[in-house]
Amino acid sequence: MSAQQKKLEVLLKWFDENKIEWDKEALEVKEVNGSFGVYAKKNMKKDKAVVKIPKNCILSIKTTGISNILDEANLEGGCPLALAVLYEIAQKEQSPWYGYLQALPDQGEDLPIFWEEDEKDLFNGTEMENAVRNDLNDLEDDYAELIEPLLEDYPYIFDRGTNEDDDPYSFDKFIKISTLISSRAFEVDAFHENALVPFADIFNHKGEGEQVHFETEFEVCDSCGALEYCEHQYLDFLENSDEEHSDEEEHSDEEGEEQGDNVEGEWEDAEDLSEGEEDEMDEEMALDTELPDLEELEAAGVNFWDTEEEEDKKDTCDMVLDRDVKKGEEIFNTYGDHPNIALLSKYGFCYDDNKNDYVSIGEDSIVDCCLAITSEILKGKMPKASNEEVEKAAVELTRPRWEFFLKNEKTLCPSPEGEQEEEEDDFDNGCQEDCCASDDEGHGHGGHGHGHGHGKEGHSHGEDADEELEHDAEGGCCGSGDEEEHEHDPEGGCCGSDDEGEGGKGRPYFINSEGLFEDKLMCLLHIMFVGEETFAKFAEDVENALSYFEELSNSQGENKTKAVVDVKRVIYQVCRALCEFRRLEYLEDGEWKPIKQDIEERKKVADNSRKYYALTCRIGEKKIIEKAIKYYGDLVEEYSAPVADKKKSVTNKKKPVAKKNKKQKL
Ligand SMILES: C[S@@+](CC[C@H](N)C(=O)[O-])C[C@H]1O[C@@H](n2cnc3c(N)ncnc32)[C@H](O)[C@@H]1O
Repeated sequence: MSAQQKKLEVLLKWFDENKIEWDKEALEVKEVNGSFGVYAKKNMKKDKAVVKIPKNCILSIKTTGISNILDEANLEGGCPLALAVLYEIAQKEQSPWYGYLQALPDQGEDLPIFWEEDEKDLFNGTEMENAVRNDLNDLEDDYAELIEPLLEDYPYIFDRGTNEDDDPYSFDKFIKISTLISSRAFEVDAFHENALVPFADIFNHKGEGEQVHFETEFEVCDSCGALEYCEHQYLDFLENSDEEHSDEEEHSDEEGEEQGDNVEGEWEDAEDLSEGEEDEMDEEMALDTELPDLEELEAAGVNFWDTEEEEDKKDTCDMVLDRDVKKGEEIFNTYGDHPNIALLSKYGFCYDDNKNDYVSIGEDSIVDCCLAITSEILKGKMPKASNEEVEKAAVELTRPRWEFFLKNEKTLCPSPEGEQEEEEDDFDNGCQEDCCASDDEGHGHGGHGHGHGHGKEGHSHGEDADEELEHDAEGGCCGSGDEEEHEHDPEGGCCGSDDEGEGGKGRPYFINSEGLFEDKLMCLLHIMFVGEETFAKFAEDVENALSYFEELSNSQGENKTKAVVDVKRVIYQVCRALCEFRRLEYLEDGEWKPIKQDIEERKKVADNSRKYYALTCRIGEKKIIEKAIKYYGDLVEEYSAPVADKKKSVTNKKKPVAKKNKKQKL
């Protein structure tokens, strides 16, 4: 029997001892190439809960033997769970989770933060380049600032052994465990938070068409984990009603004073009470506070009587089938809609043609490109002007437009409901967060919620805009924008936001896996290149801009005046130029290596090796760049044809449409 098989045997026994319910006739936990996965032993129907894990056997900051220390320390992020796991591992057979912990991968997950520098160089030019350099520093800081002080405070709890190798709490071990938390933990509930959930964490990931999902009751008491009414809710209720009470009293005191009541007099009377009377009154007051009126409790939403709802609540974490499953199939969970850069950073793997992939374009490139194209246009209109004068005019023309966009961005491009939080928490800025110690939300796997709000959403490029492109060479728009908040870039960049992306490229905008620019960027480009009159209307009232974009998105390419075609041609030129500029970052020794060559090179290395994954990331992004260059290049050509031919050529051409279209189609 292999070492992995032995581990599996111990693990399965541990599941039984800990009352994890699963149908052994229906499921099999198998080891394939050193890694575990869950397989169907028979056909099964959708909605079946195939595994039920009692919450008392999950490993969380509340269930660990050092929960009191962690409670007191009140650490943020993934560190407390990492310390809890290290502590439990150090207890060996004494830990209630011994059988579970012994089956975790010994070396943790091989995340890119552990790669050698020359291996990290494989990411040069890709979205991963910055992410891979930040994470280890973050972990070092966490360890030094959060973990080490605790280890020192409780030397009798955390036995560090006699040397580094013996030390169960060394930095080396901490980062390994952090990778396991990053790749396995689930956001369980308000009490346990991010935790290791045995058995649930054996299901591997599938990007689409997963068969199972994680289900549990999140809304529990955050002090004790109770599903039902508990003393903490009761105390909370009292506290709140006390506050309300004292607010009311304060209010009535004020009223009393205002009305000239003799409030003091009343207290004087109370002071006159005999001891017995005082006790009686105290008791009455105590009863009043300790046993609030039931009607009041019910009005506050406390549910004493309706047991139906309570019965539905479960104190288990369940793995529930999303679809019918066939005998022999591996049963996959999904860890979320992650691009390859997130999958590789948090789970140590990635795959081809990931539809969540994206390529970002820095704001600075966009500013430069808009200025360059605006200068080109102005040169034609200012033949006698020097280059300097033209550049100055371009800055003056561009600046108020950029400012208008920044000021009105939320109105013009609102995030779909519920996406805001995700956007802030994801890989927008090149994964600058601590991937291995996150406590963010998730899709089932709650420890790792790197959804991506950008790039994956496309737009179908409506073909219309009833507006002219007439940049005013004299810079007629200047001064119409709101100049309060944004500074001019001395290099001629227009008031970039202060939200600098990694590597000083400014805030990123995204190209999705189909090679389409996100709507926000298309909106910005329209603002940059619509005619002077149109922009003046935008500046007058943002509603005018909203109507413009709505019309643009609704017209579906039916209305094609010369002016519209001119605006679009310029915009598509900018898009193509931006892609070409971004493409330069993927050059190796000054050359663009064809994707085919990357694929051949990948065939020479072991599947799932570091180089294999780095090349997979690279190939995915290069495909996006190629698609985008082709797409916008074709559009430039189409929109460069004489206007008379336009209707035919534009309407006949079938364009790729991103699956999830946002409202605006530009
Ligand atoms: C939650 S665990 C899944 C169980 C894991 N296979 C085991 O042996 O314990 C997540 C890890 O499994 C591996 N994994 C999951 N899905 C995968 C996939 N589709 N391709 C490659 N590796 C995968 C990765 O190493 C990932 O970090």
